[in-house]
Formats: sequence, structure tokens, C-alpha cells
Amino acid sequence: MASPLKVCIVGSGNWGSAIARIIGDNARTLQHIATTVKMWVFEENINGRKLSDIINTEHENVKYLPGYKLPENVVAVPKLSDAAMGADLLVFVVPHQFIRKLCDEMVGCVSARARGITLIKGIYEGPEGLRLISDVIREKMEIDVSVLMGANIANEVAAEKFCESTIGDLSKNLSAVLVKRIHDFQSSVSCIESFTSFSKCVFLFCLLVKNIVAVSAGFCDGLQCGDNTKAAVIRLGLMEMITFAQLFSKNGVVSTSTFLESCGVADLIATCYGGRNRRAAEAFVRTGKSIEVLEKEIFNGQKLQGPATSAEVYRILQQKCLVNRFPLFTAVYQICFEKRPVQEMISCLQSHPCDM
Ligand SMILES: NC(=O)c1ccc[n+]([C@@H]2O[C@H](COP(=O)([O-])OP(=O)(O)OC[C@H]3O[C@@H](n4cnc5c(N)ncnc54)[C@H](O)[C@@H]3O)[C@@H](O)[C@H]2O)c1
Ligand SMILES: O=P(O)(O)OC[C@H](O)CO
Repeated sequence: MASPLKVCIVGSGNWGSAIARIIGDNARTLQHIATTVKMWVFEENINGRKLSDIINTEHENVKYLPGYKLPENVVAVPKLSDAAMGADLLVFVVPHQFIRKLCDEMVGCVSARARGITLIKGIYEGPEGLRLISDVIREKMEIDVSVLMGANIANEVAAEKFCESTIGDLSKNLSAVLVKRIHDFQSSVSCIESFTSFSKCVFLFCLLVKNIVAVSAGFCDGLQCGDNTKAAVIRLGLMEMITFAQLFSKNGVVSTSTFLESCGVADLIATCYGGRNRRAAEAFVRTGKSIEVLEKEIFNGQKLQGPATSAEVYRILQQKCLVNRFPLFTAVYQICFEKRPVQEMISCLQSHPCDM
């Protein structure tokens, strides 16, 4: 029999800790997964104690997922190379701005037969233009990388409420590491649907900018516009996401069926109603404080991806003279970073071209 798969979770934030609960439970019950799951923790001092020590003694990530226990077989490891060494499956789940540096630190510790799966939302803007995070990891670490995306608000997953995800390009054996099995739940189910070989690039390019739309939805909530306006934001935002995918994905072909997966429209809706980006943008309107200040005040170390993604996308749209084709993305950037009045969000919706 092949030796059990060793899993390392690279990240231990809100989503990293929620997925660690699922992976840890699976590792205890599935024979093909090694029981001990290593979770890399960006070390922090919490009231005089190391976060990794707290996790390993109290089995709870008190900073990023308070109130939910982690399985005891999930072991917090503060040194990245120690966590990654010998892993067969690396689960990448850190805010996108840190991934390149972390990959650099891991090179040489990970065997060529290891596989990766990324749960990271966001896009990398490099000298050569916009890149998928999965491509960045693949190239830097020279391993195969799959993707898990979906309407997955971490606290709801941790609370074991029903949700779906989409996994691209991962074998059934490896997907099982991340799938919460239905019979584990009494009254609610978390179910992850797995399929392979869909047009990965297209869905990723569209999906990774959905957090910009969530910021726009939050602006509307802050302005108390109501659900009709928010529905317009979601519709127009989706149109821009599709156009973006058409322009920036490698083959430029968009399969509408991909947008109907959990990783498409479902994630967009979940984020526009329940996500952190939405909440921060609403507070931005109500308080007049900057996004940077609100991130610190409200989220206690958790990182927002939407405003940063809007800046990355705006720069590339400017370079390619495409700003006029993305009024909603552009308005979000300008309101967040150029002190444009938030009411411009509404005029942007009113004058948005129907035909993209
Ligand atoms: N939270 C969710 O509901 C959710 C759901 C689906 C996907 N995601 C995506 O998952 C990814 C990770 O998000 P999260 O919610 O787990 O993280 P988070 O925003 O909760 O936490 C921030 C993490 O970054 C770490 N960190 C801080 N400074 C660092 C540094 N200099 N270098 C490396 N790490 C540092 C912190 O220790 C912490 O673990 C993001 O791309 C996010 O969009 C999040
Ligand atoms: O809380 P947000 O805004 O980072 O969004 C969370 C997830 O992406 C929802 O699937």
C-alpha cells in the first residue's frame, strides 16, 4: 500500500483555519491521508504568547477563527520550510500579496512529486502583466497546482453550514482531502463538488476580480441604496468580470457554464452579501475612514483583497487603454484611492454601457 499523503496547509488565517478543520477531520478518518497535518503559521505574539503555541495547546486559532476548535492532529509550525518539508499536498491559503515571497522561501524544501492546490483569491500584477496565482506558484515551485474556489465564507464553513465549492484539476484521491463528507453533519451539510478539465484560466481571471464587485456592493449598502441597486451592481459587475476574462485569459474564450458553478456567480453573490470586502466598503461610506484604517480596526489582522485588486487591475487597464470599458472596476479604485465621492458609484451604474 502507498504511504499516506502528507498534507501541509500554507496559511492559517480565517479561511486557512476553517479549511484546517475539514482537512484535520479527514486526516483522522481517511486512511490514505497521514494523520498529522502541518499548518504553517505566520508567527505573532498574542498577549505575550506565540500564536503557534496557543494553537498547539488550545487547538484554536484565537486570532483568525475564534470560537472554533481545530482538530488536535493539526499542528501549527512557525517555520515555513519545516512545515513544507516532505509534504505530498500543499494547500496554499494566504492573502495573495504574500504568495511570491513564501514560494521563494519554500523552494528546495518541497519534492518535485508534491502537488499544490490554491484557495487564494486575487491576482498577481508583475512586470509581464496580470498573472494567475496558480501560475505563479507553479512556476516558482515547479509543481502541479490545482484550484479550489467557491462561495465559501470561512466562518460559515467553520459553522458547518451547507456550501459548495469547485475544484479544478485534482484527482479524486487528493480532492477527498478537502471535501467535507456529508454524513459528518446532523442537520446541515457541507458539500464540495469536484470536476476536472474546465476552462481554468477563464474562470480564474473572472473570479479573481470578484472582490472588486464586492467593494462596490458595500458602497451601495453604505449609501442605503437597497437590494435593487445591489442586484444591478452584481449584474454589471459580472458583465465586467466576463469582459475581463475574455480580454485577459490566454485563449479569450468564455464558457458560460463555468460562471454557473459555485466558483462563478455563487461566489459573487456570497461575497456581495456576506464578505469582508463588502463590510469594509459599507463602513468606508458610513465612517469616512480609509480602507487601510478600517482593515485594521474591524478585521484584527485579516486582509482585504478587493481594494488591492482594484488598484492592480486599474494599473493594467490604464496601460492597455481599457479604462473606459470597466466603469465599475474603475469607480471602485477611484473611490478607494483617489478620494472620489462614493456617490459616483451610483452615476457609474446609471451610465454603465449595457453592451460591453
Ligand atoms: N476568509 C474567507 O472567508 C475566505 C474565503 C475564501 C477564500 N478566501 C481567500 O483565502 C486567502 C487567505 O485568506 P484568509 O481569510 O485565510 O486570511 P486572513 O485575511 O484571515 O488572514 C491574514 C493572514 O495573513 C497572515 N500574514 C500577515 N502578515 C503576513 C506576512 N507578512 N507574510 C505572510 N503572512 C502574513 C496572517 O498571519 C494571517 O494568517 C485570500 O486570498 C482570501 O481571499 C478567504
Ligand atoms: O470575505 P471576503 O470578502 O474576503 O470574501 C470571502 C470569500 O471569497 C467568499 O467566497
